[in-house]
Amino acid sequence: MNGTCELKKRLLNGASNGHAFAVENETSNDQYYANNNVYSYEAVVNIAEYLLDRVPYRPRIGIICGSGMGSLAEALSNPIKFPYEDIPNFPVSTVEGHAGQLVFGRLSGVPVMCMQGRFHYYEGYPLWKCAMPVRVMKMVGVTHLIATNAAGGLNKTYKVGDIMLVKDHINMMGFAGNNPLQGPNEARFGPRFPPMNTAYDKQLVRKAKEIAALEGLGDLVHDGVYTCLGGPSFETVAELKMLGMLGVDAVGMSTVHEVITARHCNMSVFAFSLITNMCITDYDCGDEANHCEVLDVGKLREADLRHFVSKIVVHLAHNM
Ligand SMILES: O=P(O)(O)O[C@H]1O[C@H](CO)[C@@H](O)[C@H]1O
Ligand code: HPA
Repeated sequence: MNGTCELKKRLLNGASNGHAFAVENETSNDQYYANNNVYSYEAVVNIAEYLLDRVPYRPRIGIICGSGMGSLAEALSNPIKFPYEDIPNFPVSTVEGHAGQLVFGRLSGVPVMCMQGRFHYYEGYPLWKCAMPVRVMKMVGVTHLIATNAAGGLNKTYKVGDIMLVKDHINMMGFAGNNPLQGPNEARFGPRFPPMNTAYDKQLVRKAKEIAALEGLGDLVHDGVYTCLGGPSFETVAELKMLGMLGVDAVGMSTVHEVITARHCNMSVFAFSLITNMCITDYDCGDEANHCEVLDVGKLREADLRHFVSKIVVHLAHNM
């Protein structure tokens, strides 16, 4: 462990990619953090320090692997792996298809940090806890987040195996007052009221479409609106019909809380959904959504997704 000055320098560097936020509410928040078992700024810093002490570089790109998409992390060269249970104060993954480790390494030569396994609300974690690793990424020095997920396709023009670039989301859980930024604002991460109308980097969505076309994946790629429900039950026909009327193109149980947390601390966000199943909006259809199918489609698209993500990572590395 290096001295305190070095620690501050590293953390300031890590947090200096965005606005210089005023340090406010520092002490008044402490009581809330203690009473509610919330991660304080310092607790996130400690986790970042644990990682920085063991990784000889600072990736600027963070990747979150969706269900069945953990093989993205397996494409990294010279991986340095941190099982979640070994990282002090880290939650653990409980869902099949989420290995449960942070992996640092190089993707096509570019240093990245991957969450091979994310946290979902239905696992019993509050949203702030599900999204806490995004803040760790920020403290490590990540400026660009790539969030991937498996989702049900609601847009009838989609097919299983397609890729939907997320251009916007509907924060359904937020409508019910559940948001990862709930509680006192930690101004060292970001502002009390962060805007979300520019949540997804528009230019990157455009570029990703170009990349997909160049790489022969153009026919698979759409852009659309994602929504996250609490899960773990899949949706009823009536719920899906309602979501369709609201303009949702793909339905999942993740990502939105991560994106909100990333935008709060001024990270640039790119996200996509692998359409692993088509949402059932017909009462006469005997099929049922299931997690095995979700994992199987992830496996089927493994090579394409690795290729696609590595091209995006290279593009980002040349344009940050
Ligand atoms: O969003 P990810 O983690 O990719 O996983 C999706 O797949 C699972 C359901 O099969 C849910 O967890 C849903 O959110
Ligand atoms: N609904 C919700 N989450 C999902 C689905 C779905 O159909 N597919 C994969 N994750």
